[in-house]
Amino acid sequence: MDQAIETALAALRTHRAAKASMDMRAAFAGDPQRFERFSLGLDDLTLDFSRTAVTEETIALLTGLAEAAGLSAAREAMFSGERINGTEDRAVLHTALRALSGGPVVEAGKDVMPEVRAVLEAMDAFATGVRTGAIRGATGKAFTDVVNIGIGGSDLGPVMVTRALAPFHDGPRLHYVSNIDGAHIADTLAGLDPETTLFIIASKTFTTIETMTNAATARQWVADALGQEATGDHFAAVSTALDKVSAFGIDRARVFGFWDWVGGRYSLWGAIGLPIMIAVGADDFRRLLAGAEAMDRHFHSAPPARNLPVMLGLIGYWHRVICGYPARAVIPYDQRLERLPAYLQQLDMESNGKRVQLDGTAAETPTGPLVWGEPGTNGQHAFFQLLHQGTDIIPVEFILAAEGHEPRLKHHHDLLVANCLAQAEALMKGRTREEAEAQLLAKGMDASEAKRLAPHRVFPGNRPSVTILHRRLDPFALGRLIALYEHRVFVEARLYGINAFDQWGVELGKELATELLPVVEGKTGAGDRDAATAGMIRLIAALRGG
Ligand SMILES: O=P(O)(O)OC[C@H]1O[C@](O)(CO)[C@@H](O)[C@@H]1O
Repeated sequence: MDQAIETALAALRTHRAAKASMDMRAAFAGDPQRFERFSLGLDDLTLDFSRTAVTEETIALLTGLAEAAGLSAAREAMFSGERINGTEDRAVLHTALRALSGGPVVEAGKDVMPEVRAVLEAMDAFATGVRTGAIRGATGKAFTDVVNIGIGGSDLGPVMVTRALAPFHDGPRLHYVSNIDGAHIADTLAGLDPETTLFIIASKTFTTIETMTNAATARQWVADALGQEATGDHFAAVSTALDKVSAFGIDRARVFGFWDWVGGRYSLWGAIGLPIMIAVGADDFRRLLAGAEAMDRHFHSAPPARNLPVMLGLIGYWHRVICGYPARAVIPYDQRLERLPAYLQQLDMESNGKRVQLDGTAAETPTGPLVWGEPGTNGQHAFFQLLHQGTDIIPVEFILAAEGHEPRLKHHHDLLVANCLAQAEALMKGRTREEAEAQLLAKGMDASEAKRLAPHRVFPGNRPSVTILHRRLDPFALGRLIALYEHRVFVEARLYGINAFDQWGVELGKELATELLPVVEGKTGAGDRDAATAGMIRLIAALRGG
């Protein structure tokens, strides 16, 4: 580990040891300005980290660590198209996909923006054609349903955004098929009419077995209903592998490209966003990009202590590495963000779930935490018990909009807001044994019974949470929120010293699945596979009556 980083880390650990017993309740009581001093704003967006056990000294030490780790230079390297993904020798330029109001973005000596704009225009023309009915199926009917077939980054972003932007959805119905499990495509196609269904095959590599298998099934479904020659009218593709798309038989005019400098989990901003554009239209899609671009500009230029993604990353690092918390929960108090936790699981865990540093040596600190969550208030009635009274401390990130989209249901939104604020307050304040006992006595319970039951009603409190508040979940706000999380992952990766842009950890399972398929099919024997795999193969064959 670099000497400057080691020193900064040691200082943080010493500081934590001295502050381990910091009581947030006392910190709030002693500082009426704590909320103002430990929250940051960007237009209508607020990042409140006042309910974490940090002081100004903590923030100074964390920003010192970021400096020692070369965060500013690394950020510059990303925005300027350097090949920072060293294990794949690639630039990382998803920010170029939304840099529509800026100047050139140069990768390998070439401005990529003309191509970015050209793809966006082509998407616009196609999406508009589908939405207006100018582009139709083989029998002349307009498309009522669009099925996106893709997985991972070719699915999670568009699924999450389509759901989030439901109030803006005025195009055909959208469906997403990702799983290799035939149940997924079977259940999706069951309700659809081949004459009015368009498929988008989304795969960066166009080799992913799940997507290729589902695509072949979809093509057969159209061919069976309308004839082989009709299939061309019912398919479009999104990929970086244009030759492979042609081999599948999709017309070049219906293929929307992107580039190897866009990672799968960072790709919703370009052609992978085609289903989003079909759902909400090109104008709202551009508003989504504009929101992300606004966050990019802020991340690129704001000083660390005023920079929202930097601060969210520093707080994440503080909890993961310095406090040793193994997980974080992301709880959107917004039903339409129900797929955000799943999206963030790929973004964060595929990026930062690494055990070696950039140079291949073992990571010297813990790296990315387990990320999970569900929308509030549903989560409250499921796992919040553990967040409040479990033996592990799990920092929570609440996401909240001041306004909903249903003015007539404002009383619902008021309840939603009250619940979100109440959970953050409960995690922080807790309830002492004395308070618990007094509450039971006040209800008329006798003293010995109150004593017996009080321990079960104690909340330790002092549990950290961050709250992200914006005015309303619209395309701009959503783009800005996603970009906030993208850059936070970048910040944390830099502090861990790892490459956030490869994903070798998904390969081994894929290779073994390929080897095991003929064994499962009964074409070859289990050979010298381990006894557990061989045993399961035998059982599966027996259960199938083989
Ligand atoms: O878009 P593709 O190439 O089909 O890949 C899908 C997903 O598979 C992965 O490579 C591994 O899960 C992801 O990074 C990617 O988003």
